[in-house]
Amino acid sequence: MAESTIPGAGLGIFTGVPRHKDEIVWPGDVMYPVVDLHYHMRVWGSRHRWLSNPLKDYVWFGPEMGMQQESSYPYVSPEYVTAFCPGMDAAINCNLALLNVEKGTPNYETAGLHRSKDPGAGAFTPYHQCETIATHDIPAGGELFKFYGDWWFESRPEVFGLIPLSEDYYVAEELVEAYNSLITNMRSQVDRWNTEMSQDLWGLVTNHAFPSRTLNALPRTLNEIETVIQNGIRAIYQPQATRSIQELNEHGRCVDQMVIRPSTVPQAGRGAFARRFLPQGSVVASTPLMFFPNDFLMLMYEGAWFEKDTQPNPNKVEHHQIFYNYCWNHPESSLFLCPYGIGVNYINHGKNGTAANGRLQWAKDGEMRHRDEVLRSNPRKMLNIASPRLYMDIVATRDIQPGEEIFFDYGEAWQAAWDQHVAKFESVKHQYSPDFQSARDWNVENHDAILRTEEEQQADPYPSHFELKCIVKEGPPDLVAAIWNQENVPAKPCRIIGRAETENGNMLYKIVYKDIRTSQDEASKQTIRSVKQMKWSEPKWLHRVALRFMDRAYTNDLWLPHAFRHPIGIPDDIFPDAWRGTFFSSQDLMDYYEKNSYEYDDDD
Ligand SMILES: C[S@@+](CC[C@H](N)C(=O)[O-])C[C@H]1O[C@@H](n2cnc3c(N)ncnc32)[C@H](O)[C@@H]1O
Repeated sequence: MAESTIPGAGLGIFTGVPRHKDEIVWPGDVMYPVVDLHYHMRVWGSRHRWLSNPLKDYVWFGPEMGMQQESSYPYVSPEYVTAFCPGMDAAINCNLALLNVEKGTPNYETAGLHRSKDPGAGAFTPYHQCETIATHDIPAGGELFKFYGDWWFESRPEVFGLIPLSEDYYVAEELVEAYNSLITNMRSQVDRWNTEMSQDLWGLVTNHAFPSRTLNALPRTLNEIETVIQNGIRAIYQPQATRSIQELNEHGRCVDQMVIRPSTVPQAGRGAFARRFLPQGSVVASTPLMFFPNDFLMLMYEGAWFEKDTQPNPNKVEHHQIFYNYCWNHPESSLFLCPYGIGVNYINHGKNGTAANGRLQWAKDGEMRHRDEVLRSNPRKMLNIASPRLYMDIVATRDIQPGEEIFFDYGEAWQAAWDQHVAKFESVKHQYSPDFQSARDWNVENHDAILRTEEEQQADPYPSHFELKCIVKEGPPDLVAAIWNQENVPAKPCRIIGRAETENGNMLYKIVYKDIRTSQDEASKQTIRSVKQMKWSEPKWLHRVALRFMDRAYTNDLWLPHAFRHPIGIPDDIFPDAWRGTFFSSQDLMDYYEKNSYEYDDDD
């Protein structure tokens, strides 16, 4: 990680070794479902004025990350379930000329914990391992770039002006190819064709009177044209996006010191382990920090979570978003800092003096864009600053051997909260049957089991947390099966009203479904009311493979009422004195909210 090659883009990620197309560059960080943010944000303003999502630069449309079952209305506004991606994904910039990596979708995995016996169930995100994969060869020292979408640039004209969009580089490359064949042809026909004439001809193209994005993507000199002809248009931009290894070593941070595996700590889920020998005093991991005035984004209030037809109760916090467990704070202030360094969010708690082999330390002033000045200033000044330029290192407190798990101390308050949680769990665990099985797990074991019709279910119902979904698509079973593995599974709610066996022994199901739109674009056009009023379709026959159960919203381990939630403590000796005593009040947040909200109707 080092200063990006894009001016004004902050930090960026570089590769220290050459990467090849299709190589996995990083096996992936955690991902958090941010659920019903706008429902819970209603406590901060009117129902029809929504907070502009402060996480917006770091989130993806949740259903495309496999999170559609996290909200009751995943397809009403892309904001109802978003996938917040810290780590590599949050740190990679976008340079449309040199897109070279893309992200995969996360794995869903609960580390084998069961709600009837494990106090750690629901305490960490099940979504993780969201791979970063090279889409092109990348030279050593090259910055990584992924596609944010052309709209990201088009919607910020004051910052980016007429910068070329992804398509413009293809068109520019085609123009150069057309120009090259023209020149080759001319050379063969005109006796004394010379460089000046080539230059003039190219000038006719580039000195066009009307500015355009494509024009801005074109090479300027004959040398550059030659490079494009030989190696493609990326070759003329690559040098500006490459830093020397020496420069990266001197001014950047190595962020691949850790590998991710199941933790050695029972109940903790996954952990981060040393990839190589890490001597005492060296930087094990490091992270830029997002800044929030308090935990307002993480609070989930008592209310009609499922129906969303009444206002949440501002006086009763019922739960916390899972990313609360991954953010840092200090008892003498309401501030929250959320780390998004590579792998950092996997590091578990170990007490100082025993398990801890790392400690938190602010980066030096000027390093990694960190500014000491921020630590000395009043946090009120930072309210409207998205990126406050805070950077933290995790430094080895002793030699760490390859394969050892990395720990830092989350603080006494965290330890006390965890101990209390474990003790209390003994008195609540009897509420859960050891036979409880998520719909996800059930599907794996019962993928070809005969499903009961609605009539049969009256005598023998499925568990109440199961919700039947269908892929309503004509085509052979293989094609339908493949659709379940897509990023955005277009599954619709459905009911089984009949069943019949065909002559060749296949089982077909007669179903009705609700034709909810499932793409991001279409989702924003649906309202809760329109989805609620939607009629069931005419009956249709589907193969077994088109039907699956999903876990009903708010029934997976994350939403167990007692699931552990506690932020990580910032050590007292590094917490800035200037921040002590800063607590943002509701009124502060209402003011903040007024400045950062927009009109929106989700129900009309
Ligand atoms: C920052 S995350 C660490 C990564 C997490 N293990 C994962 O799999 O995503 C913090 C959460 O990990 C778990 N955890 C970390 N250290 C733990 C410990 N010593 N004992 C039990 N749980 C721990 C808790 O659920 C905690 O809320």
